[in-house]
Amino acid sequence: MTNLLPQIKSPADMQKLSDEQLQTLCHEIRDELIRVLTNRPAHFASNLGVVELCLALHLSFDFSKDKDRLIWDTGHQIYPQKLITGRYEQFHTIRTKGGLMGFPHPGESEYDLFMTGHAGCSVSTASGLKAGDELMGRKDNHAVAVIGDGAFPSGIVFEALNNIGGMKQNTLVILNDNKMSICPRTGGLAQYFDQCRMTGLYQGSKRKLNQLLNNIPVIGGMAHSALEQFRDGLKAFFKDGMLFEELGFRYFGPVDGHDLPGLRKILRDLKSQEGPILLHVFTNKGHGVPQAAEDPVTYHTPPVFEQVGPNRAIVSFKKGGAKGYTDAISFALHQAMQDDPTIAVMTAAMCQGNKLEKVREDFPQRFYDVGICESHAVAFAAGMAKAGANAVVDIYSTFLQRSFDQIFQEVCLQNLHVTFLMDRAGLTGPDGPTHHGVFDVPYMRLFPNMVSMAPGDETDVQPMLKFALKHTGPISVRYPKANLEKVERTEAPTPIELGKAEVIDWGEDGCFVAFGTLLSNCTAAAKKLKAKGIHMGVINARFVKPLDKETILRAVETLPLVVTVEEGTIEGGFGSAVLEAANAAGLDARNVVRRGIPDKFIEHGERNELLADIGLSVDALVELVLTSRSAEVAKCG
Ligand SMILES: Cc1ncc(C[n+]2csc(CCOP(=O)(O)OP(=O)(O)O)c2C)c(N)n1
Ligand SMILES: CC(=O)[C@@H](O)[C@H](O)COP(=O)(O)O
Ligand SMILES: [Mg+2]
Repeated sequence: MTNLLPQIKSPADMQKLSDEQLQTLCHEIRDELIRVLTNRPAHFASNLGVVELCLALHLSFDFSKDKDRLIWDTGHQIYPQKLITGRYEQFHTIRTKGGLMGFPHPGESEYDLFMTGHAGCSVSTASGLKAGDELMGRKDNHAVAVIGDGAFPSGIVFEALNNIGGMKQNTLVILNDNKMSICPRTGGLAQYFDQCRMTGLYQGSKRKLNQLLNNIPVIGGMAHSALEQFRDGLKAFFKDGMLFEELGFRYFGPVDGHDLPGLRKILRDLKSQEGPILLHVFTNKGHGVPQAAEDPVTYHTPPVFEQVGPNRAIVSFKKGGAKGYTDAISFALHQAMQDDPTIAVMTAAMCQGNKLEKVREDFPQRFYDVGICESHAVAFAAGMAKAGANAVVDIYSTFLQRSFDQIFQEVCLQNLHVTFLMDRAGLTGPDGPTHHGVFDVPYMRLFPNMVSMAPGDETDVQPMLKFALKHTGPISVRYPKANLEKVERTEAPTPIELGKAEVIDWGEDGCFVAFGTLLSNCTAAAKKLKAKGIHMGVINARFVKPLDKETILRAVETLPLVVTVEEGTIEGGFGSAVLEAANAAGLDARNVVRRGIPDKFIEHGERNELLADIGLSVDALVELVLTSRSAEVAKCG
């Protein structure tokens, strides 16, 4: 039964609550998070872990419009903030079309400053906000970035720390250390953070040391430098926080991130400190729900809960859906790795999402989880390729945007054989605009040497991966977060051949040319049109680069209507490639109609709902053909 939470319309309403009531509020927030998961998949364990931290921050600072600034890195742990900043009533709509977003959204609240979902930029934007506020005369504003230990290794975080340390800027960076990324965190920093975990005794002596250091009076230059040497020596001895101290930050902690009164006290103290500060906070991912705390990987975004028992025990999940393209690719990759010992696979902290657990288990020497460091992953893969390995980079389309320059310089310019598996290429559904993978076709087809493919259906997946692994230069395969489908063919599928499309059916009244798995919508639309006496053919393009000019331009030249269909931006996408080729060949391409993602950011919602909205459902494709034909008839008549 919720009591306090509905009364919290803004963080100011929490100020009057006692410690005990705040504790109750934390319970109510956790119950509300469970309620969401009984309806739909959502980010869960990360949100459970930051409840006390979120309350402590909003109780200690004023993050209302143009006051103090708070950025949650990535933004997947924003739910508690939504609940205490006037969005409780709408909370049940989260991650549904037209409802609240599962990430920060400035359109929803003044407390959400940036719409984010990609990791690593919080420290930079918090620092920029601080600099901007100072420039605009709001010198007393505080700037706070909360960043997880998974996001922390991102290169850009160190660019920001370097800059802030150099500027000696008043910025508070809170490292939310729960020992987890989505999967267990990896790398040297993870080991370093572990070193910072100490016994209570050690913490006690460290606290005394900090007090001592801060209380030593500084008299003149000599005394100051002696103090600094003393401080440096002791810090080196105690080790924790040294990395940050060297970068110009004062390191505080580690502190217990579930001790709300303790957090409030330290935040109040830190508020009056000058200069860059790093506060190291320990939290448990999944705190308050036993299974989530024990298995934070599954509970990062768990399936919908079917039954929840007493004490928040998750008794069962609702049955999962069918197999998806990710399953098919990872299965094919695992098979290929059995035959070819030179194949090595890179993931940027998405082992679970990429379904690479079996690869990690069976080929640990050839599996690299480099952390949330997509640019590094690509440059690293380039190095491996140069050394002769068969390097595979398996990254979500949207996150691969981080590697644009490495794809250009380290891979394409060197013409190295790196295979890019671009997962989640297309509309990713409830995650929304930060996660839709809709820009990769233009950026991949930009670079000389790159070969760019998309399977039309399940049948294409394994042969396409085989083809990619045997290729000798940069090559990419894009596929969506969608269930596997097989389109009906009257003849056996043609083998994958560089720059060759597959003609599934050659129409008389026009044809659909699909790049990617919307092929199934095209075949379904063609079937419906056939029932109306209209013969639309279907071509499975397979390649955008090199484009099968022979086949596709023949369609442009000879058919009254050619509809290009893709789950990527219309601007610069597959359809644009067709128009460019037609133009270069001197063809009249006014019969080409392009369907894809229009030039706007697409909101969150179920993939099929979103596809229908933008004219990519089966019915919308049928409608498009019918209207194009009647417009043509009207013109001729
Ligand atoms: C650039 C980028 N790469 C990958 C991801 C996918 N991702 C989202 S949350 C997450 C783990 C983040 O771990 P951490 O920052 O420690 O937060 P926690 O979930 O542990 O609270 C990952 C890998 C992302 N959002 N952005
Ligand atoms: C916050 C984040 O970036 C990930 O948790 C992402 O939402 C995962 O997406 P999938 O659920 O498609 O793996
Ligand atoms: Mg973490």
